[in-house]
Amino acid sequence: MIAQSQSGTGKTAAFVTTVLSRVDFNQPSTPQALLLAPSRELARQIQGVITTIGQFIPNLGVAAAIPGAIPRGGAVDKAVVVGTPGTVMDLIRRRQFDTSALKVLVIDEADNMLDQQGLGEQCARVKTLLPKEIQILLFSATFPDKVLKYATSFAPSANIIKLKVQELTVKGISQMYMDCPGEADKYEILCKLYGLMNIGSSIIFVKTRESATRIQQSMVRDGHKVSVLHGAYEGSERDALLDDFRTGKSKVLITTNVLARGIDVSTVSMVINYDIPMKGMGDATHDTETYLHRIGRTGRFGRVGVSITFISDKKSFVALQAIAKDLLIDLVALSPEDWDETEKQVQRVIKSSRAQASFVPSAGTGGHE
Ligand SMILES: Nc1ncnc2c1ncn2[C@@H]1O[C@H](COP(=O)(O)OP(=O)(O)OP(=O)(O)O)[C@@H](O)[C@H]1O
Repeated sequence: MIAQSQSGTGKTAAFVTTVLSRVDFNQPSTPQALLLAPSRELARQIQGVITTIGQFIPNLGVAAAIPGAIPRGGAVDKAVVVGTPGTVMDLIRRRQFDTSALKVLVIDEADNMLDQQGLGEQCARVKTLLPKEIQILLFSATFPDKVLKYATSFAPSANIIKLKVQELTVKGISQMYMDCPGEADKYEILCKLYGLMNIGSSIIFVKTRESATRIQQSMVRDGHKVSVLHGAYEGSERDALLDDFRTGKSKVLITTNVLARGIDVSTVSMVINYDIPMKGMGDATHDTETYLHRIGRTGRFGRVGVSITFISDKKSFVALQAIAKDLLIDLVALSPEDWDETEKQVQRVIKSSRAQASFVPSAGTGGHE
């Protein structure tokens, strides 16, 4: 199956219930289902959902195949395995993970997992080491045409559930942009935004690890309480940072694309694209998919949220226009010159109730093609 549904609409529960229905729990130490995700954070999150949904299943064991979780020489001896492709690959190669009894392969964020260099190769290689008759489930909120074509050869004769372009955006997320005079003004505008407003939890996306750390350090120096998470941190540190954010111990998280996809923290009411997402050699083109996944960290399962994308020059302005065109949307303009109005616009959304979101997922609002 290849399945597409908007961010925050509950794809995890859909594939987890499928997985759990396929596993024979009389063989609790034989790996029977493998779920792949692009980041350790998402793999851990999915592991948590499996444990929650399967809490009444006796003998349910879920192994996390992420860096550092399974010691060298140790066997993967749980019925359900969820991990990142590189680590899964290593475990299979070192004969710690016997894949011969696997019945289901789930790839979450499948367009990213199959397309991206590195990840795509690893997923393809993992597949060659699995039983030929394995059932394949590919899930994502986005499936660009090019990847969908490849996905259909990765999962031949799959049932396909696909969204129309105009259904891609979640209506509960109010999409805005801030027209900053220049790159150098972005930091001050960011601080002003946080200084003025009382926002629940929020995520700030930047382009590089270095700028994430730099902005975090400056904000802390300027009296804001902000955490930073990116790929340069050790696994256990990353786990602790995200756990603190989930529990509300920290409320502002600066990060890179590593957390753009899948992460589900229902209290996030604002997402800031400090740097607009770009892709390709030298960041030549706008990245509509990443934009959609980033803003989808708010407005989860019928909640409301705000996304604010900073633009500061012609390139970022053109990129945002192109994203808006791809998604057939209009964005609300915010001005750094009129903070009263900006505050009003943002607070109006954040303070509005869940019921006011015009997209509330339910059995009847599939909106699929
Ligand atoms: N039937 C349900 N009733 C209430 N809440 C639900 C239901 N199904 C899922 N949820 C909640 O909805 C939230 C979003 O689910 P999930 O993380 O699976 O979204 P997703 O579709 O995978 O999004 P993304 O594309 O961003 O990964 C989760 O907090 C989950 O617990």
